[in-house]
Amino acid sequence: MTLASDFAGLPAHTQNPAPNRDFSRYRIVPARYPGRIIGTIFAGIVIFAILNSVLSNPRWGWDVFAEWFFAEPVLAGLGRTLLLTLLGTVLGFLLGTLLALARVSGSPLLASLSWGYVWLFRSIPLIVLLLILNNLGYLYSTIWLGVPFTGISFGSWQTTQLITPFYAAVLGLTLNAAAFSSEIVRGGILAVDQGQHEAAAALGLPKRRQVSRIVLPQAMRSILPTAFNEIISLAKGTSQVYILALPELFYTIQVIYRRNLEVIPLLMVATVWYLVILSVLSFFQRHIERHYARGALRNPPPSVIDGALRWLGRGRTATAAAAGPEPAASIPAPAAARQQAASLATLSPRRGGEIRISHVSKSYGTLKVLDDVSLALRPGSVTAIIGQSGSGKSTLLRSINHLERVDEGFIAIDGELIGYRQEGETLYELKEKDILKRRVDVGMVFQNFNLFPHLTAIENIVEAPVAVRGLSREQALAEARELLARVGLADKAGAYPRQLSGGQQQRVAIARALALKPKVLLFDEPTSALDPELVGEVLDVIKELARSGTTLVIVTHEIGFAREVADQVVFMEAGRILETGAPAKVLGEPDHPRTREFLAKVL
Ligand SMILES: Nc1ncnc2c1ncn2[C@@H]1O[C@H](COP(=O)(O)OP(=O)(O)OP(=O)(O)O)[C@@H](O)[C@H]1O
Repeated sequence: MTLASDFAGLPAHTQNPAPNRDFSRYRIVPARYPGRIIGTIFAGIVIFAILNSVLSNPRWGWDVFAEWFFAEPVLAGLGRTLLLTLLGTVLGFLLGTLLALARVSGSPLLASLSWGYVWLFRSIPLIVLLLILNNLGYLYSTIWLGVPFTGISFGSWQTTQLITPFYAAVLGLTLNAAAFSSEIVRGGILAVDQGQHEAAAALGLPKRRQVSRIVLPQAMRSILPTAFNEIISLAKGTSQVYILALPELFYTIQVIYRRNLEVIPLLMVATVWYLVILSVLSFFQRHIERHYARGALRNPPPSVIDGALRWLGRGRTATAAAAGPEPAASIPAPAAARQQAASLATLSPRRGGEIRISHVSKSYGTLKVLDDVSLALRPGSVTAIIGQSGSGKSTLLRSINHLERVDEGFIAIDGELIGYRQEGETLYELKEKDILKRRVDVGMVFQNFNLFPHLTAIENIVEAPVAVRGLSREQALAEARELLARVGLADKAGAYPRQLSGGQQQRVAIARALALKPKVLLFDEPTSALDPELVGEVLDVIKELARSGTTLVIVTHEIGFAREVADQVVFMEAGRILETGAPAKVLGEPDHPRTREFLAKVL
């Protein structure tokens, strides 16, 4: 029996399981979960029983509670608790962030000082610290400010007058919070991917901007949940300052119930006020976490307000909310005709730089990764570096913009040494700040794109021109729009990297590198993280760049592409250049047997 004849006796609508029917008119029955319904009813009964017992038992003293809840001394104590929490949080996290940055700074002295601080203040119980600070006047009767051993004095104060119980409390809470928050911030910084640090450095962003715009905003996602735990502990920890007889909320409550002996109702007053504080903090936590989650999720859930508006049927759509802010919306889009006419070539006004690599060597431990490498690249030329995995291609490329420091030899772009300043016969090693400035001439595109996930496509592009080239934001946005149009992504300006395909992300990364108008553009296997069908779109963009006059150096496994666009192909093995020359020669008739062997494997 054939399949057709199997269906022959069935009614017409069952013969074809999905004919062109209009399902929109069908009634939809939501899935039912009896277990959840039973659980909800059970929880409701338990909550009702507890509330009933709490409200009907006169010993809870709700009338006394109502009498004292808004009483003036209680509100004054609450105000002090809030002030102490605020000051402890702000000052503690400020000091904690500085300590965390010192710890990861790479300076052994700063790192040790930071470690020592955290070790000391995490060890001392808060109550002990508060008592020591309150008794500082016994140890030092006056506090003096001046330059030691010179007799220069700016003033001196009585310690007991300067460090009142309130200031002792603020100081104690700050010192204690700083020790814990420093570790929280450090944990967040360590959680940021190494590629993000490298991408920021490769764009030449000043160190401070790297931290404030790239590292800390991303670190915030890991920092916030634990930071709010710390703030909540601090809010409750303020109750320990009762030891200094400072009338904050808990101390005030104690004073009152010792007088009127209504212990439980007054403890409930304190409890409910602490609940209010924590609820407000949780509300802020939710919103701040949402803010720093920008770009972290492909489809972020709508905010409470968005959700409510959508529920009411007049809100923004989920996609619009997910796409996030459209920072360039106010910038007029360039005329479509102009977009068509111009090309990437016209957007790279700076002619290419000449690269000279001279006897460069580099080792990791005992492994020599670059071994006496010398190479000259003409301005505006396109060089493809090929070779087996581990042959040192990426290390050579990264050495060109000083992401790797070479052990021997020199690299120069247009006669200027990378990493050094020449004065006569002396070479002075450049400081990090000066190296970052020179990176403006060298753009880099990474294998894994390394876009900043918390910034939209256009924000990724404008970051460096504003910070490094000093462009106004409006001008940088206009240029970025134009660049996005050139790489075929005019409509993706407001999308976060996670909302883009791999090929689109890499094209944004190319636009980001081009925004600095570099003389030299380095590509580190720009297509190897892409699905085969996305490789073409990225290679097309690079091909167009190859005619722009910018010097391109491309580490690639795409031999066909190298043959098509490169002026020069370099074959590397075990840290050495075995062969270099025109693509037709190196790829067609290689001299070296190892090149022939490699090509036979990959072609
Ligand atoms: N930071 C590092 N510490 C120790 N060894 C390293 C480090 N970076 C690279 N290496 C080693 O140096 C060698 C060269 O690495 P490199 O990344 O330059 O190779 P490659 O030719 O680009 O390889 P691939 O094509 O797989 O990316 C490899 O053996 C690698 O394991």
